[in-house]
Amino acid sequence: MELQKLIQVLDAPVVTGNPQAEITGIQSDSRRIEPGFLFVAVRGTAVDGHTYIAGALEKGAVAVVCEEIPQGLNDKCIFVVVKDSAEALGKLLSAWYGNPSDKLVLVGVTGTNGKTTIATLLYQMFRKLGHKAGLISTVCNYVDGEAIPTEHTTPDPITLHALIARMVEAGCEYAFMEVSSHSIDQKRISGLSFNGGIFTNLTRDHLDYHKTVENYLKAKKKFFDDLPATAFALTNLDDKSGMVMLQNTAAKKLTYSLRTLADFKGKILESHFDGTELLINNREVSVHFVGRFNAYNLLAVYGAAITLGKTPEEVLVVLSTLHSVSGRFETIRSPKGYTAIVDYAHTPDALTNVLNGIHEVLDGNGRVITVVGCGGNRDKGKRPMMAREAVRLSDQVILTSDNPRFEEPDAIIQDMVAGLTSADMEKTLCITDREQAIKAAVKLAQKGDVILIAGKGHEDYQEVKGVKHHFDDREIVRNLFANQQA
Ligand SMILES: CC(=O)N[C@H]1[C@@H](OP(=O)(O)OP(=O)(O)OC[C@H]2O[C@@H](n3ccc(=O)[nH]c3=O)[C@H](O)[C@@H]2O)O[C@H](CO)[C@@H](O)[C@@H]1O[C@H](C)C(=O)N[C@@H](C)C(=O)N[C@H](CCC(=O)O)C(=O)O
Ligand SMILES: Nc1ncnc2c1ncn2[C@@H]1O[C@H](COP(=O)(O)OP(=O)(O)OP(=O)(O)O)[C@@H](O)[C@H]1O
Ligand SMILES: N[C@H](CCC[C@H](N)C(=O)O)C(=O)O
Ligand SMILES: [Mg+2]
Repeated sequence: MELQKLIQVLDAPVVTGNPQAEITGIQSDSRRIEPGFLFVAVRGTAVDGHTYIAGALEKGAVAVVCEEIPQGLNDKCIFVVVKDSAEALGKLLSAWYGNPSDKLVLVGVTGTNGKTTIATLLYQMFRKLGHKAGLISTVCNYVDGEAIPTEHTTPDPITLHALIARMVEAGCEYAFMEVSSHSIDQKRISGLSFNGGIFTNLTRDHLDYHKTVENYLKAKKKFFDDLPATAFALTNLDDKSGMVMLQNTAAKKLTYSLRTLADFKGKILESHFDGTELLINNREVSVHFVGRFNAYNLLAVYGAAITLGKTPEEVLVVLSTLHSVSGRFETIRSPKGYTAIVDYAHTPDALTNVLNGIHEVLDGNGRVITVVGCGGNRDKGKRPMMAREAVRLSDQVILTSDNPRFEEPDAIIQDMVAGLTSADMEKTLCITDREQAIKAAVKLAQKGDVILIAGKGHEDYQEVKGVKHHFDDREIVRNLFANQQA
């Protein structure tokens, strides 16, 4: 594609050299430049892409988009100077692929917890309703039926635009995606045109990155601020940040709630371990999901589907057939009559919600044994809070390792222990080896009890010092249960 044509999408770019050059690809990583490419120099969190411009030119880049031309390189190639390279990158990629996000209905889901669940259920629902659809999520990306493994909740812009282009090529009419706060802050979603945005909730997470809750909130809000008037913005009225998200949006404002009057109003009629009876806008539905937090997720799914033009009847029929998302409240029954639940709760709020969900069903019958750890190189402030919540809502707690990354597992456990009193410690064990911790929980459990294994959900690895070792909570539980007799 001709550079001249490509850069038409940018706001007031200043160009040096002749922009009639042909571009063979766009790349923001100098290591991946091929001859004829356009290099976009982005200021990152670790390094500044501007320092790699010379390297990109050596590898054959013919043009560079940047915020500042490095000294001495002025005449070495065509420079396109912009105010914000990260924003420019997304716009250029969208133009490169022929604006694929304009060719399907794109809905983004943001918030601290519930993104994967809502995006995945919407994807499953629209496929069940006979449409081709795509999914971009923490667990896995999908181009209709084709699974594409992922490392991120919201991929980098190059992967993201290529993925949406593939969805369009495959005939997808809808795409549902998780929009993480990191991706909003880093403008990974620039150049995408959204038809709708959904807000779940905002509680503590990622303060290692955003530093303050206020910055974290601002990042989430920016997603709604940037939605066009043609889109819808569906928010959780029961979350204290719910309405804040919609303050400055041009999109059509819609709400869901379990407490007050809203566009999509729900009520829990009855809950048990196999599911919940719900009332949604005065219609009864039986679902295979447990916990109040999942009632919120289902309300959001219902609200989005109705807003996208589906009828209440067809949406409720499909809703009643959907099952829990991989690693989210996944129940495994022991022949001995107790239940293990593997869940991705990795924030204090998620842990509280999952444990409350378990208590709603147990209703005082049976004990709760919780196995939980916290990830390394992530928000340290949540560690003592998670330990406290686990102890407050469990009969027995085993603190263990999650993904230690580059930290010492025992030091992370000590950060968790710091949140506990000596009375709390009486019902707490620390077993660093996660497999041994799960084994200990299984030994302690008796008929009617619940073992909650929290933090890793669908993850099939444990990340230690940059290496991912195979590790799957569910596999360990299933193997232990397979050797049991009733
Ligand atoms: C802290 C963080 O979010 N970092 C993300 C960020 O990288 P960065 O800003 O650190 O990039 P950088 O290393 O500083 O490099 C800056 C620029 O120089 C370029 N470069 C760099 C080196 C070189 O030799 N040549 C070169 O051109 C890079 O390609 C980049 O364009 O942008 C990259 C591309 O988009 C991401 O892959 C990377 O994710 C890192 C690996 C990460 O772990 N991120 C996590 C925290 C994350 O994003 N998580 C969220 C939410 C999780 C959840 O709650 O679900 C997610 O969306 O996954
Ligand atoms: N609506 C909700 N409110 C509070 N907690 C929830 C909600 N939905 C799910 N959870 C809890 O949070 C965990 C993660 O859920 P999910 O994967 O759907 O969230 P997410 O927002 O995608 O998380 P991530 O930021 O890691 O991508 C679940 O395992 C459950 O414990
Ligand atoms: N995707 C999130 C959740 C991580 C879950 C937990 N298992 C951990 O490793 O901290 C993150 O990267 O912060
Ligand atoms: Mg997710």
